[in-house]
Amino acid sequence: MQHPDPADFGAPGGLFRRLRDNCAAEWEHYAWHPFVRGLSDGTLPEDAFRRYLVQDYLFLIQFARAKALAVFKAESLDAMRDKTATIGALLDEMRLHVGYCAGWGIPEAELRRTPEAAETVAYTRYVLDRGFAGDILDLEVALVPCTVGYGEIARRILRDPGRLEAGNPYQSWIDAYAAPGYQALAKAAAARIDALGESHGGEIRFAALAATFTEATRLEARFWQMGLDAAEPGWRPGYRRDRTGWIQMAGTPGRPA
Ligand SMILES: Cc1ncc(C[n+]2csc(CCO)c2C)c(N)n1
Repeated sequence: MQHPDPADFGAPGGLFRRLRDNCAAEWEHYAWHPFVRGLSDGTLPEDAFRRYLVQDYLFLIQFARAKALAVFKAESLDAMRDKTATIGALLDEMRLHVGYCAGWGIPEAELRRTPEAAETVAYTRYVLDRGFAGDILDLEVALVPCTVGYGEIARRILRDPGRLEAGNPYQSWIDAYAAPGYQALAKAAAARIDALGESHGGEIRFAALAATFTEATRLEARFWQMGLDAAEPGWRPGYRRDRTGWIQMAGTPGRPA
């Protein structure tokens, strides 16, 4: 268990923190999943990361559709403008994602021809369904574990005593979400949930919103697990394979096996 983060997301008593605290066990499983710990200590099997990267590209396409739905559902012209700007940024980011995948030896043609995994379909269509059926708050609550979760995950990695700093193959991934620009975006997303909670009846709708938030959080953890399922069975954070089997790496102090 880590110490509280002084730069935590959302206001104390605000809707975002209430939703997160309401599913503390599910949130912990998502935000400190073995996949995340493997990114942090650098031992995540490459096959797991590659599976994740390809599916994440397909995920982002659906995420852009959900943001487009948020423009349609937006509560004000200002919100429509903000959302529209984030769609443009996301579509630009997807070009970076293609370049990043190429760096891992995954060509764009492979991204395009790979079918969506069941976990990708389940998560993205769940979010879209909450948006179709509900209002802007239902949709944003379904989206927020994704945006804020990655911000929190990057911060947890930076504070992890078992983190591999020099020569971590996943450092560029960590840097992307630890960057001030992304941290500000995640912070704004949590603040927006707090504000929509005030303006759109967060209190009286809490049970339904909490069900949506918890389900989206579970589906995020399933997304990590889908990546791990592509790796050779038996891996745990802190372990690498050699000819004789799984061996524990030195330099992961304070981490239970
Ligand atoms: C499964 C999955 N969950 C969350 C994110 C994070 N994320 C989703 S969209 C986006 C751009 C900003 O809105 C970011 C950072 C991801 N990439 N993949």
